[in-house]
Amino acid sequence: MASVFGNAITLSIFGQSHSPAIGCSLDGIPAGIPVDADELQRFLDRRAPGHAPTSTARKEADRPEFIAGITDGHTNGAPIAAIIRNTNTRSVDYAELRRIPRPGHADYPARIKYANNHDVSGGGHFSGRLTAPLCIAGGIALQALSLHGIRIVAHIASLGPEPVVDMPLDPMKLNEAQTTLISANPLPCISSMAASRMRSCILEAKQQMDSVGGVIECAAYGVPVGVGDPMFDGLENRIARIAFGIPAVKGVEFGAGFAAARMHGSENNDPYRMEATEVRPQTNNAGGILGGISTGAPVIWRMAVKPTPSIGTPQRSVDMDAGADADLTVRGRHDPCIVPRAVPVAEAACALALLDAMLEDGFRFPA
Ligand SMILES: Cc1cc2nc3c(=O)[nH]c(=O)nc-3n(C[C@H](O)[C@H](O)[C@H](O)COP(=O)(O)O)c2cc1C
Ligand SMILES: C=C(O[C@@H]1CC(C(=O)O)=C[C@@H](OP(=O)(O)O)[C@H]1O)C(=O)O
Repeated sequence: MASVFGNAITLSIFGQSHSPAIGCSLDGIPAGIPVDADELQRFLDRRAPGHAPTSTARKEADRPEFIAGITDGHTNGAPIAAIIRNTNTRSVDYAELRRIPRPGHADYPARIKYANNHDVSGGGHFSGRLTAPLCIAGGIALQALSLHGIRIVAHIASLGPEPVVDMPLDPMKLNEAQTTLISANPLPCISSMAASRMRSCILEAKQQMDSVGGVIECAAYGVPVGVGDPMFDGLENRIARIAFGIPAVKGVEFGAGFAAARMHGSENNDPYRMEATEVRPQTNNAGGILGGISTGAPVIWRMAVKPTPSIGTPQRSVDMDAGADADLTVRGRHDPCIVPRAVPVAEAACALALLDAMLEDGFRFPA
């Protein structure tokens, strides 16, 4: 297994859900970028497990320990390395799953690919827990991008059967009122009414030993025009590559996305106008990206997160040792819904993809 991302940066994520620690190394980050440890911790806290009834009961502090790359509150130019210790593991819950794979989790293909040598406990290296080190790297990337005035915001656009909230993130400019609304809700959603329905929907699924999925919308504001490349290293490619690295993400779309396929060109094209001396797209169906390159409009994208595979309802599976059908009731602690904790993970993924592209394009950090 190799879990590596980036062209100008190299992010490598290591560890398993129940190994002594998980962590990341992050190479290619320039020297002199201030890293505010308190801000980074607040960011990690938004993802950390065990702090809400809508989350898994596994409680982890998710405090990063920096081993290298940061001195006196700034990057020192050396590769960054950090770990988070796993403190609340309960591997007994997983004993049966090596034999009887969970439908929807990676147990079955992993057993075949790694000839049954893989770590099953807590989902091993496939676990959503590995998004904690992704958030360490992403948290540093967010702080680096802020030096160029870039702000990244995500929220829950829909959850389970809850329709898409009728107030999407502002596609044209950072809207501080919206970011306040998002952070005011225990579930990060612009609409407080929708947030409370979403919460009930998760708790209802939890009570029924089931799970729900949803869609996260993410916007990067202040991205300058001209970042990215055509064809294979476009901004869309980079964001999609890292977003699909987030366990349970099954779809990614940009701007109008799949809805663009149902529009006429006259409707979908974003017209231009001069604003003072600047060219400005007047709408943003492109999600701020044309030809893989940023247009100067906000980069807007969404990711579809599937319902958590580990559910308490009995499911049909097979006993791999006996070669026979078997029924499975998954035990242990699981998120009844992954979506709320994946919101900061979307922001982290977006920040890393943007930082990678900007460094490759010669943008200087610090600005
Ligand atoms: C933050 C986060 C938390 C997750 N929590 C769980 C969980 O508690 N139980 C579970 O079965 N899957 C959980 N997952 C999803 C699985 O790790 C994922 O579905 C599995 O590795 C298979 O990968 P795939 O769905 O991308 O194909 C979580 C994912 C994320 C991002
Ligand atoms: C611990 C986290 O999520 C875990 C993700 C996960 C999975 O299969 O993805 C399975 C569960 O692990 P455990 O059985 O050890 O409680 C979750 O708790 C985390 O995100 O930090």
